[in-house]
Amino acid sequence: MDSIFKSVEVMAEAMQSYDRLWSSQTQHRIQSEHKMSKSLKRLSFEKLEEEVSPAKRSAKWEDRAVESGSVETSNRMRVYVRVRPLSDTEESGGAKKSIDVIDSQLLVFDPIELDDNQTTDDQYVYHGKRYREIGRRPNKNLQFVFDRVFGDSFENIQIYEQSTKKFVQSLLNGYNCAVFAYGATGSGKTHTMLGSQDDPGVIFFTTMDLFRQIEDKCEDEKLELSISYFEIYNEVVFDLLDPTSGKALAVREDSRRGVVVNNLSVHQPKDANHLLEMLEYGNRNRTQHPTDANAESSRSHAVFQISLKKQDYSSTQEMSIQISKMSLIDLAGSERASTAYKSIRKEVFLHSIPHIRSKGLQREGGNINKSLLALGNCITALASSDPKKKCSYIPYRGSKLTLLLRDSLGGNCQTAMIATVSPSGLHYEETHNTLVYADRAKGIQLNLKKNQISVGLQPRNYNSLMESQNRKISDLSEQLAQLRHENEMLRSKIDTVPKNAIVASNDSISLLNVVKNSLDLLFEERLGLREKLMECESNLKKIDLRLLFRKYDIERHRLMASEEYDMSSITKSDPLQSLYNQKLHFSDQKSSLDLKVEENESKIKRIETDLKERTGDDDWLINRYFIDENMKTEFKDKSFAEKHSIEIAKEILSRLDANEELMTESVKLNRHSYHCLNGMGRLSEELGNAFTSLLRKVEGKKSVIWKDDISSPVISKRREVESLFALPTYTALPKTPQANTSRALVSVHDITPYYHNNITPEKSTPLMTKNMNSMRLSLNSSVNKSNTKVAVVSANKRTDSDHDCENNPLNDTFTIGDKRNNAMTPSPKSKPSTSSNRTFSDPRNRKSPNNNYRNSGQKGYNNQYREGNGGRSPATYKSRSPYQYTNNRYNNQWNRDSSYNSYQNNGYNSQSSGRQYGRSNRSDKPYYPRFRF
Ligand SMILES: Nc1ncnc2c1ncn2[C@@H]1O[C@H](COP(=O)(O)OP(=O)(O)OP(=O)(O)O)[C@@H](O)[C@H]1O
Repeated sequence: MDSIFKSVEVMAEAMQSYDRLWSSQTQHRIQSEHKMSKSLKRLSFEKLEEEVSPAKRSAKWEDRAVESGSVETSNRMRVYVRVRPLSDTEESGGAKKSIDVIDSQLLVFDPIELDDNQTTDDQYVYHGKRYREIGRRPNKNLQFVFDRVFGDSFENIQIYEQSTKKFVQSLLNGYNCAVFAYGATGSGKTHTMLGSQDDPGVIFFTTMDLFRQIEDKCEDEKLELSISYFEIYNEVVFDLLDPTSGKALAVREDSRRGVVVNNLSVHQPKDANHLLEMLEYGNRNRTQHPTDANAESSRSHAVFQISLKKQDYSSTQEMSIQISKMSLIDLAGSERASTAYKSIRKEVFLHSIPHIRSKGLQREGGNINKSLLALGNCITALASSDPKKKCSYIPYRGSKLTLLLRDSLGGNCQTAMIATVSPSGLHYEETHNTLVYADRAKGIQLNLKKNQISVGLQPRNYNSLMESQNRKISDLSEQLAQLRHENEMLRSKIDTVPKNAIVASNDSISLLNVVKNSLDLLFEERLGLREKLMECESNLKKIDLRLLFRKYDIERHRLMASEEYDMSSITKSDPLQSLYNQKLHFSDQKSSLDLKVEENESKIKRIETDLKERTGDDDWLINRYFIDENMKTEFKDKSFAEKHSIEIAKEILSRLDANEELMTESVKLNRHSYHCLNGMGRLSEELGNAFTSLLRKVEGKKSVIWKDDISSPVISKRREVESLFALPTYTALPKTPQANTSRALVSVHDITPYYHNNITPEKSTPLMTKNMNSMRLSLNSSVNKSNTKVAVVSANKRTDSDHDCENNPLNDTFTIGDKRNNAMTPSPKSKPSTSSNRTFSDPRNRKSPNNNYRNSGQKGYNNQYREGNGGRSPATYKSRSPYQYTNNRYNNQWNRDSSYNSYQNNGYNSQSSGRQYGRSNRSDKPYYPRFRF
């Protein structure tokens, strides 16, 4: 029985909860149906969908596009509406709400409210029929769609994130931007733009964001930020950051910079806090008076401007400068003078405030209205004008405000308007006017373009660039000194460990792995650094090539125009100037990379020396490891050198094309002149001979040039060009240690005491041990196969032209032995072993590809550069490798090695591609690709 009672109780409980659920659901459904029907009736959605949806859809699409980054900028003015919460006075006044925010883009002004009889405010029911109340204003029930509607629950930070944040990135990308708050007095413009200490506004968040982005900028960029802050009060411009002058500033139109305020103070804040202090200071200087609607009403239009200058050095072609400006504007209240000054007039009357003051206040209101009316006129004209027709007249000159906002409104500026409104019916007219204004502004089309110019640096800017570079260098030097100190400390620790403390133990392999890991990291770093360095060198070579071409152009110009090229007339757009600047930039970059490479090499060298001190010089495994790593480096360097050669060749080929065109034109002109003169019988014998010689050359007849005739312009020109193929870093490869193949057994020494002190053992893992063992096994097997002999090759260099002239069948000129049989310059064929003597003893031959750059720094263009650089050498191309050895030796040594053979099989044969882009196997000099010059 008990169990039956219990189950009945449970059933009853279940039924009760089911009932409760059902009734709450029904209630909920009834409520939502009621709400639905109410809002459906109120909004007459069918019509609304027809009218509003296309605009809404397009606005949404644009939002999505901007978010996804597919559209960088919108060419339409963005309009946002912010509805502030009711103030205490408005709430206690009990006036009806004039705004209903429907969703994030739609609001209804003066909505129709239905009462219980389902009639609107202006209707009444009589005998079951609806009648309009005569004398009652019908509800406007106007629907407005904007880019975003912010209801009264939105905070300033949210407004910033959804309206202005994207402009910060645009500013950094070189676009002008403007955000202005428009609305009736007391509607929340100042609250939105400036905010307060506890609730900062859009300007605060913008500046903070901007500084954050500036801090994150990359190394190749230089950003300069400056600000100014002014107000337009009574049609007069005052500097808010320099109020002591008390001067009214003139507004002037500049053909280059647009509309500018004369003598406006410009400040460069140190950091975000400094900037905010300035902003606060400016705000304190702003003109404010109490009005009916706002106890702290701003009676002026305040314009806060941030200018950003961005210099980008990342391109090898040219330096780009972007100058962009962001204006954040808090307009004065847009209201009727009668509304704002009602109580002030009363005060004037009661307290006998001097007549002149009351006049001043009236004039203030009049001027605010004048400028806002002018703004309205501009908005109307812009919204109705066709952006494609440039001639439509916009009355910007109607007021100072519109003149200053000219760029922001219809020009090259991304602009957003934040229209602020009060939801209270007390401000019915002002709110309606604001919404109509804002709605019109939506139609304004903007004309956006990036404010970027590509220029070279002016000499006067060298100082600032030098300063920043010097700062970087001193930072790096400090870091270097610190690292050196740390190294010294570590070394002293190492030295305390007895060298004979090496005893075999189980830990040895894993510890060796730890060392290997550190070395792996260092070698990886070396690969990256060398690549960067070679890229830098490659850029410098390309610049040298362009400078050389430019030199030829200038020479041609001199020959053609019979006048000297005026170097003093070089402008910033002259390619020569731009090339110098790039050279300066890359030279500095190279110096800092040189230091890093040197540091990395010395670290590797130190570990290598320490290891060898403890394991002996002939430890095959360790030697082998270093050889492999060096080989990897060389392989990568080789690939880069090849890429560089191709790029240089491309530049030369494009020059060749241009020369070809020029030649054809010249030949035509010569022929014409020759026939004219000949026809007239005025051809002199000298001219006739010159023409015949030219004809021979055109026909391709070859003339003889002695190969050691270094005074020959053909040889010297060729050398100049050839030297650009070689990269200094590539030609000074690190030394690969020799593998001792005579040792059959691989011994692993215990280095426990030393490494226990210095490296954390946790880093070693069984996997690493396994790797090390497998590496050892594979190397062992390759040792058995190989029979390495080290070939000793002279480290001395031959001159570049020797080899090239002997082998290049495409040359226009033949190079024949030593014309004068000079003892200092013997033929390499007859005396190969002394070729080095010739190279180093003959002063004419000292200009090898590697020191070519350094030598050329003594005169000509480089002299100019040195002057600009304060006499500093542009780049010290001396080899920084701690191991001085020759590449050829390396090749010979590894030619027989099995793993090197695999490279050969993959098409990197030292005889084929190695000879093409790297070095010849026969001598130590670089071998260059053959091209017709
Ligand atoms: N979104 C909001 N949330 C809370 N308070 C607000 C908001 N907007 C405005 N207020 C308050 O309303 C009052 C008037 O605002 P504010 O001074 O920003 O108006 P305004 O449009 O700048 O007026 P004026 O043109 O006269 O300078 C201030 O006390 C402000 O704190």
